[in-house]
Amino acid sequence: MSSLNLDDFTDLIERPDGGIRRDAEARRERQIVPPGSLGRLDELGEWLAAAQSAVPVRPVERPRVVLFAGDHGVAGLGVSARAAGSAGELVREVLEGGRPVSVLARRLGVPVRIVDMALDCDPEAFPADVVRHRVRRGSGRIDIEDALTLDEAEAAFRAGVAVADEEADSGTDLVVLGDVSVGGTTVAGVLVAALCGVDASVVTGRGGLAIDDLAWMRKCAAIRDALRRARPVLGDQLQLLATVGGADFAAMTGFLLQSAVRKLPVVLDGVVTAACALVGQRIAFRAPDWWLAAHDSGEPGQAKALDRMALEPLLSHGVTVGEGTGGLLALPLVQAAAALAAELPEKPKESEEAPQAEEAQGSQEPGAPEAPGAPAER
Ligand SMILES: O=C(O)c1ccc[n+]([C@@H]2O[C@H](COP(=O)([O-])O)[C@@H](O)[C@H]2O)c1
Ligand SMILES: Cc1cc2nc[nH]c2cc1C
Repeated sequence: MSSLNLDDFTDLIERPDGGIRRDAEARRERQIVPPGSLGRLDELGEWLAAAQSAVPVRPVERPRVVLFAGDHGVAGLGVSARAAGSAGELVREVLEGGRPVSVLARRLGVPVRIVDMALDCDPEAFPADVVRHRVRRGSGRIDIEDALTLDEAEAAFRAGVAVADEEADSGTDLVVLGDVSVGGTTVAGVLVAALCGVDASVVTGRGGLAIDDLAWMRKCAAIRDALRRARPVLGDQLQLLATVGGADFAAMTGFLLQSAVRKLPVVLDGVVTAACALVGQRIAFRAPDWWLAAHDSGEPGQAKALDRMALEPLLSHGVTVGEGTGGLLALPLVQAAAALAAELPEKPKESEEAPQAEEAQGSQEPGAPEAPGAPAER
């Protein structure tokens, strides 16, 4: 296996096509309702057109939810309202169709793919395609030990790259990225605080099932301790993911970067995907152009990370369950934006010329030639 050079991503990732974006804006100006009157759907349609390199923008027809799953040793500290090592149960429920993301995905007709990177359960419990990429059973307790060895971090990152390639190769045209990770909001808080240079208290939220004040204090202390371990390795993102991340985080970072290489737009869900995106931005500064922040999940670390990437969440509806749920709720808006950009009719030529004729009239002597409505040219 050749050694992984993260710097390569800087060159491999291009910006979405600026010329196409201007074409999309120009097309939008010709449509029957004024640009801006569709609010954020206007910029959303133009962003998607640029990402696809297509005007008119194509409909999003083959979206997919991709969830990376893992347990985190730090959950054993009582920083999560879920039992340490219980992410596998959530994965089983997602697969059985009983989680919120399963319900919405069914309703929207979107397939859900789950990738087990480090669940702390018997791998036999799941289909082979779910566990294929697992690098270990649970990631380490990051307040006192590394989450992963450097080799494991590299294997996990490569798995994420491979999954992005599989999705791009199979014709997926948009990914909603999410996580199933008990203890994940603590890990995400560490990465965001480390990369933004803020204290633990700034990024410590209440997690998946809201924790009480005592648990919040334990979470804050765990983030503070892990931050001490993160600081010496801040300049090396793979080492950072090995030290205070986890296998699911390393995989999502690889997934996000390779999706940008492949020009596959990705909708981010909550604080975990935002933290991975932030690590990805450190590796390749153009990459966030390919990502859309679906919603504000309320975790303070998410807001901090999105702000750093200049990504503005589309929705704010208080969805904190994770698992891609908030991200999936943004999909109908993306599809609406694409449909409006492609299908709203253009203004008829006449009404396009009328304002010009009026302007010309105002600045000219009365009796100037060309009555309104007269053909300006032939
Ligand atoms: O999306 C978020 O920002 C978010 C906020 C709180 C919780 N979650 C989900 O809840 C799980 C982790 O919660 P916790 O409290 O164990 O760190 C994980 O599956 C996340 O996707 C997600
Ligand atoms: C308008 C817009 C700008 C962006 N920049 C990076 N991701 C983005 C997503 C959208 C939708």
